[in-house]
Amino acid sequence: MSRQNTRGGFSGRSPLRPDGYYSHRNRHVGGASKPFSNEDRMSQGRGKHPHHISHGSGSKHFKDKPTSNFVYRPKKTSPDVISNSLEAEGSNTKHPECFEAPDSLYGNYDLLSSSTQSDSKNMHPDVGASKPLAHDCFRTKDRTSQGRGKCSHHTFPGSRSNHFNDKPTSDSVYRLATHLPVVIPNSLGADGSSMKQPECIGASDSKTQLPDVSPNSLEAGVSCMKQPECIVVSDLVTGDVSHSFSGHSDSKNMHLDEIGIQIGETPEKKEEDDATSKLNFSGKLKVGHMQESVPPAIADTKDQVSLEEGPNNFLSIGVSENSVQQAIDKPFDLCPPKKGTVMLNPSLLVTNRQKRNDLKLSIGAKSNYIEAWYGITEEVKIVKICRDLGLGPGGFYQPGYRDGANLYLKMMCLGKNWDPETSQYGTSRPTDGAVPPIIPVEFHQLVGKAIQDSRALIEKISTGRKDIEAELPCMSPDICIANFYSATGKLGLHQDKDESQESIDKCLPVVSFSIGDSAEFLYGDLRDVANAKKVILESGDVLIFGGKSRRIFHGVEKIFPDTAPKSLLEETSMRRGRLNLTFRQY
Ligand SMILES: O=C(O)CCC(=O)C(=O)O
Ligand SMILES: [Fe+2]
Repeated sequence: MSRQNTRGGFSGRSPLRPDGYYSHRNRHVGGASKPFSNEDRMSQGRGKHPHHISHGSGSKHFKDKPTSNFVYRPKKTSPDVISNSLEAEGSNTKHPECFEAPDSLYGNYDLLSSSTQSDSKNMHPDVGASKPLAHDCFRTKDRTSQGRGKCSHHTFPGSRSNHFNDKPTSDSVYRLATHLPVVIPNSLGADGSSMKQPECIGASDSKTQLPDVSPNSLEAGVSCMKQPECIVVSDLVTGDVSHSFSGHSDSKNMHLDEIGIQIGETPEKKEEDDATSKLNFSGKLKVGHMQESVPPAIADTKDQVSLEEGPNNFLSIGVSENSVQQAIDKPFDLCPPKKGTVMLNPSLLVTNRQKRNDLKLSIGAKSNYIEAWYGITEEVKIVKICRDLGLGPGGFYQPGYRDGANLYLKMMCLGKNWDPETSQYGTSRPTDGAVPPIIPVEFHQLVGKAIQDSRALIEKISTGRKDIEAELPCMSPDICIANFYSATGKLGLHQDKDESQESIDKCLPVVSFSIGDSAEFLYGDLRDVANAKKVILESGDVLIFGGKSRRIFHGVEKIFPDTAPKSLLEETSMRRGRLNLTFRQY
């Protein structure tokens, strides 16, 4: 039997320790056999995540529950839509101290220049009320365990979480949507689809520490840059801000069968760069139930060789090859040249898009469609930038471990390198000495916009609440970790906590962009997959977890193949799969 590994990885070789814990070196794929020790810095870092519930989990030591109260999901058809809506609402004048950045940072990029309209009326009904938060930001004493990507679904003695004074909670999740409604909780519960979720749960906590947003925070980025067009989503719930945030998720038990479905699937091996030749694959995708699992044709077997059912019905995936060096030798092309792919004409693209929407509509009783926060134009640019950077020094590679375990994704770090071996950030990549490319200014802009929009939303729905800095601190990213998930990619539950102690203590947000195929994103107070809440992140979605939710456990349970916007694929030749960018401030 093998076990799901850490941060998106799964291992068929994860040793079960005598005490019932798994080595956290077995974090994604092909886990190591090194027994875990409290001194092991690899423990539960980014991507490490055996999906079994721990005994003596660190969380049990929490005095307070961790919160995901600040998982924001701003959405809009395009940045300008938000701008216009904000101007009308006047919300963008609420935080003049935010987003002030050198004009030069804006350069001549136009990612945020498009003009659109915002329809905040379509916000989730649950948005609008606040729920008292129980605790302040975490103050970690042990930065080594349970870091980014390392996400054993159990905790280890001595893990970082053991030292938490507070326990994050997933009671509140904001899901800012504009233009179109987001999925309404309960609308998907009947069929067990993963769309059902606590869309708009919010909370405030007067006890939350006010982050010290110093001018220096702007030096590395523009996350708090001045953007007069910032958004305010009005009429979130027909203008009623008294709605109670829903802290409940009926999706907790969703997809439990999916795990079993995937067990035993052993996709045939394929070449990395032939994915686009199958762009027209029409898998029997069911958003709610991935009955078809991953078609052999699109499986990336570099990441998946052996699947076995692990404890608590979680998967482990063994890897038969250590592709680290191989990947380095052969750059991972996010957008490989097409080989005989039939191009879709615009009208057909529209049709396909509509079909996808219809699929969701058929699932959700309320017929809601999740609108992307940024538009296809931005997505295309992001992909192209990532593709170019990914082919150069420090570009995409197959991260892995000394023992041969591979992460269940391709990765590229910008700004600083995150080393899966040590769960630490550095100036270069140990595997090849490459220095990470800098974070493009366009990305800084988008991050700043996302934070600004989210803050505007918080203020909008949090009448009387002044502590916006505690709710969602400004952040100037100096780290961007780009992950590319193939159809079989995963990322186990983990906490992002390899950033500096100061960053963690200030609860500076992690801003996550999703592009390409949709993904089932798990999050929760604990490393508990079975009880984790779920949200489908689609292309164009932005998810932010900061403030008291900074330490939520989160991960990617699955990728929904063939769900990427066709227009995106058309314009970029992006591989099948999902590109995720997470921005942090060290
Ligand atoms: O892909 C995602 O949505 C999450 C990525 C993540 O959690 C990470 O890179 O630490
Ligand atoms: Fe993460």
